[in-house]
Order: sequence, then structure tokens, then C-alpha cells
Amino acid sequence: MSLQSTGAGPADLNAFVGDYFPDRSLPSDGLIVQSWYRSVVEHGLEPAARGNKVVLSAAEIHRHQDFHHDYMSIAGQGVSGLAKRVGQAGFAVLLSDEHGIALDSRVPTTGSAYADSGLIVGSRWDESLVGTNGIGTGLASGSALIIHRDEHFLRENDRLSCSVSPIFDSLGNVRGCLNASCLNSNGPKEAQYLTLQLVIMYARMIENAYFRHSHRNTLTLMVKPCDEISDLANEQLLALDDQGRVIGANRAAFVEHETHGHGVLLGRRLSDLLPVDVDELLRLNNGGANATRLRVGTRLVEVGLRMPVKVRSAKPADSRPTAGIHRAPTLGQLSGADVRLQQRVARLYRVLDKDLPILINGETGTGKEAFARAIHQASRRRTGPFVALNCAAIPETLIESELFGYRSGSFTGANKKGMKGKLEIANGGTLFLDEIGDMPAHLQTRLLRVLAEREISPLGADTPLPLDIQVISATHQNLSQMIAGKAFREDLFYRLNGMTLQLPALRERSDIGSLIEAVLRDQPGGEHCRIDTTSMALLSRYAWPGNIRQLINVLRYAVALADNGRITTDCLPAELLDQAQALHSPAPVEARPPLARLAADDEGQHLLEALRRHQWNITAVADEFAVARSTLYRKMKKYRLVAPNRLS
Ligand SMILES: Nc1ncnc2c1ncn2[C@@H]1O[C@H](COP(=O)(O)OP(=O)(O)OP(=O)(O)O)[C@@H](O)[C@H]1O
Repeated sequence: MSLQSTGAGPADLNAFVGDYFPDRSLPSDGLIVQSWYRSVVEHGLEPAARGNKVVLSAAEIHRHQDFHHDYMSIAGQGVSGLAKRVGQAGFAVLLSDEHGIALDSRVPTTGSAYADSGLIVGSRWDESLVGTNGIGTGLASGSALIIHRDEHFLRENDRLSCSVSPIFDSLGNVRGCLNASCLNSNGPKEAQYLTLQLVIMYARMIENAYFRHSHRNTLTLMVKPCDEISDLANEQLLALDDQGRVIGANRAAFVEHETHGHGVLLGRRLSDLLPVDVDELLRLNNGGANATRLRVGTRLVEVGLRMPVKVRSAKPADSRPTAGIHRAPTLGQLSGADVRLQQRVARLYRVLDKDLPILINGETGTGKEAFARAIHQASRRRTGPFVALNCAAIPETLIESELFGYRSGSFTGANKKGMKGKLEIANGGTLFLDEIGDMPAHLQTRLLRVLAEREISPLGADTPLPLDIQVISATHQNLSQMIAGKAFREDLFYRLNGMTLQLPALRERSDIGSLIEAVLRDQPGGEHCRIDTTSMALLSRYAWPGNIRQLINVLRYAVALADNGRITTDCLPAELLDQAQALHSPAPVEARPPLARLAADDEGQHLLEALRRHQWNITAVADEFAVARSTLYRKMKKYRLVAPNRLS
């Protein structure tokens, strides 16, 4: 929550933290004051709390790193460079993702002090868990800052002094944080300023490398002032689409644009920013071979061009065609940031390669097949075949031969040479039985026998064939109900269900926002688009009966209609707008109930009386009610109880 949204001015917040922390001096940095306020009122934390630190399990770390593979490998050089410079002075360097999870950590020595303080891979530093801290507050504020010693909200973190800079992507979103922390620094906060400058410099280098990677197939521009000594951090990078419009920028370009109050940068034409258009610039720069000096207002700038890198196929001439231009998503990518799903996938990792059949359950379009493929890729069978059979998509009469195959001459009209069944083709790999609930009853019996005996006898074959397959089945149906109604064999159910992976519907996913962004980036042209806030709110609260498949279609439609890469509500299908509005238009509520009425509630009234009785001494009232002070502040906020000396 920002100062504005709290409705309070800086003086109110200062008074608040002054009251709450009588033993601490008021931070000079207003961002820290706001963060302390958030820690108490929004996150309900207590400074003396212990055990709030969370470190992900090895499997979860593996998945996170897998998910952030590109970002980590691009940032890796910057992390090493910074660690080399500050390591000897006793600083640990951490790289986090946008949720405050440490993905990379370089500590100067192997002692346990750094690990004990949470400076390790997998530790979670989001403000909602541990209150004010370098990474969490850097992410929440979007600003570079130092959190020195007892500026940390939790007392258990007050050994740390952290210098941090957010890392922005080319759309201006925070992608993560770069952080340098030391332990038990005796000096004043000012002694950390030099470290902060180094951290900022490396964060800018990581951003620029990330920008170049993201826009390697796009025409990009480097613009820097023609000063005698030009600061690398001032170099602006801009990516342009075919029409010469800005589709991405680095932090320096965003800051320059904002500083001069030029409005939104993305979508602007090059000719709005520089006294040339793209063709002219290409001519002046000799097709990108040299840089050009241009006068912009009173300043002289140097403008260089980088031509798109032509994507050359590294594929050997005889290689098999790939399924698409994107690699199939991994389990980490599919589970995204939904914690419940991540936990389920963590459990899945533990049964992987243990010869247990897996049953995936979920509504249509939730990613059952995508998960099955990712499980196959994560298993030791990844070099073997992945064979899918959709039991609902082929006629009942053909399922048998599809599954079991037949040898030549086994029935009239059959292929003369015979046909291998999916079970046989999948040997050594994974068989994915989609819509298993539609498997005809007599084939359920046969399948059960095959899975029990681990061998198949194709129609017309003399000898059985040993079978070594991982079976993954999937359904959107409730198999337990089908068993009760005798529509599905119970013994087959147990044979297929070594473990169930329940996939949440899209509307149930806690990471729906980031999932929408990720799916958008995956669509052709989607990586250069941005969803505006209203559309994002609509997309996030829509019911999505077709789940991720429907989301993909909606986003493709939106990308096609987007103007200047901006996805607005005009780009969304009408039925989605109608339904999202009808389903979720909030019931009319009184926006600001009067204080008198709130205080008339029993709890509010009691609280008000106690506050008056104790002359608004928060600690005394908290003691009387035996609640934490943070709880009391939350309740006061709820009932809008404000001390008389705070009423403006
Ligand atoms: N977590 C995810 N992130 C991005 N894309 C996903 C994700 N999960 C699924 N998809 C994509 O959504 C589409 C639908 O997924 P999939 O076909 O696996 O769903 P399904 O549950 O098997 O559907 P059905 O029940 O209709 O067969 C696919 O294009 C898939 O690549």
C-alpha cells in the first residue's frame, strides 16, 4: 500500500511508527517508514516474531530455478561480478525473483552465519513474511535502497545491512532484485552507500543484458549523451517494431522519459523521440555499421543501431521435426507461482521414477496433457517415447486395436503388415491415456490385466511381449462416482492411481495474474504486448470455463487487436466482458460507513471505550485485550478508530 492509498500523509505515518517503535529512531527514508507501516497493518507482523523465515525445499528450489532458467543465466555474470567486488569485504550477494525468492546466492565464506541469516538460495524475503527487508522492500517500492540493521522490521534480522536494487524487464515490470548484504556492520548507514552504487550498477548491467536477450530478434537503438565521460548507466536502450514504435526499453530510457514528463514510452514512434525516423537513421548509420550524433533539444546524443539477429536453425538436416517453436513447458513452468500446485508437484517429484502410475484430474484445458508431457520429460524415461491415446476421441471399436495393436491377418480389412498398438510403441517410455473415464468396460478389463502382468499379447501374436512403461492417465470426470455407479472398474482405478495430481481450474489459481502474463509472452507477438490494469482485472476474475486453453485463445485474439502493443478492454471478446461484469459486479455497499455506526458494533464499541479509557495508549489497550499491537492496529483500521490528536 502506498502513502496515497493509506490515505495518510507522511506526518501521520511518522507519528504512527513513532508510537509503534518508541525504541527505534525514525528512518530518514520515507520508503522504510511506509514499509514498517505495511508490515504492521497489512501483514500483521510483530517485530519480536521469530521463525517467520521460510526456505524452500530442494525440489521446490530446483523447480524455481528451472522456471527462471533464462533470467538466472543472464543475470549470473552480473551476480558473479558483483560478488567478486564485494565478497572480500564480507558481503553476500543474492539474486531474487519477483516474489522475493532467492534464486542465486554467493557468500564470501562457507561459515554458517550467512545461512543462519537466510542469505541462501531458496529463502523467501517477501515483505508479507518477514516485513521490511532489502529484497522485499526493494520489490514492494520498486526503488533501490539500503535497509540497515534495525531498519529491518523483524528484530531477528537486525544483524543485516542490505543494499538492494530492483531489476526491471523491458516493459518496465520488476523482474527481481539484486542484493548485497553484510553481517554485523558497525558503521553508520552512510558507509553502505558505495555498495549500493555498485549494486545499482550491476543491476543496470543485468537489465541491459536481459533487454538484449529479450529483443535479440528486434531492431534496437542505443542512445547516450555525448558527454566527454559518458556513464554506462545512462545509456538508453529502445526496441522498435516494424513500424518504428517502441516495444521495449531499459530502465534508463523509462527514467529519462518519465523525468521529462513525456507520458507513456511504450508505443511511441521513434520520430516522437528523436528528430529522425527509422529509415533515415538506418541511412545515417550506414545500416547499423556506425553511430550518429543527433541534437535533441539542447543536448547532443549519440545513437547506435543493432540489427536483429537472424535466427539460424541449428537443427541438422535429418533431425526430426519439433512440435513447435517453443520447448514444451517444464513442471516448474506449468506450476507457476501457485503454491498449492507447487506443493503437489513437489510430491510428484518424489514418486518420479518409482514405477507408480499417475492419475491427473482436472477440468478441460487445465493442462493435463501438458503436465503428462512434462512428467515424462522430468523422468529417466525422457529419451524414450511419449505416446498419447485419447479414449474419448476415437470410436470405441478402434480403441482396442489402437491400444493393443494386431499382427498381420488377424482380421479382415486390417493392415496387411499388422499394426503396433500404443502400449507396444510406448515401451521404454510413457503412455498417456487421456479421458480414461471413457474407456469401454471390456477394455478396462484387458488394460487391467496388461498393467498387472506387465506384458502384452497383440491380437494374433504367439508370444507375449514384456512391457516397461510409465502410465499416466487423465480425466475430467469423477472416477469415484463412476465406480459407485459401476461405470468404472474399481480395481483398474487403483492400478492407475498410484498418485493423483489434481490440477486447479484457472479461476482457482492463486497466480492467475502472472500466469496470464506468462501465457501472453508465449503467444506470437505477445511478448511485446502489455495488458492494461482494467483488462487485467477482468481477465483475473473471469470464470474461465475452458481454462488455459480458452485463455490462450482470448490472448491471441487480444494480441491481434492490440494497438501499439496495449491490450485494453476493447481487445477482449464481448462475451468475456459481459460475463466478467455480470458475475462479479459487487453488491452495492456503503463506501465509507460512518464512524458512529462502526463503533456501534460490539467489538468496535469496546475497542473505542478501551482506547478512551487508556488515553489512546496502544500498548495498554493491547495488553488489556491480550492481543498483539499489530492486531490492535488492524482492528482500529477496520473500525476507523483514530486518536483525536491524529484527526486532521
Ligand atoms: N501452466 C500452463 N502454462 C501455460 N500453458 C499451459 C499451461 N497448462 C496448459 N497450458 C496450455 O493450455 C492448453 C491446454 O492444455 P492441455 O491440452 O494440456 O489441457 P487438458 O487438461 O489436457 O485439456 P483436455 O481436458 O481438454 O484434454 C495447451 O495449449 C497447453 O500447452
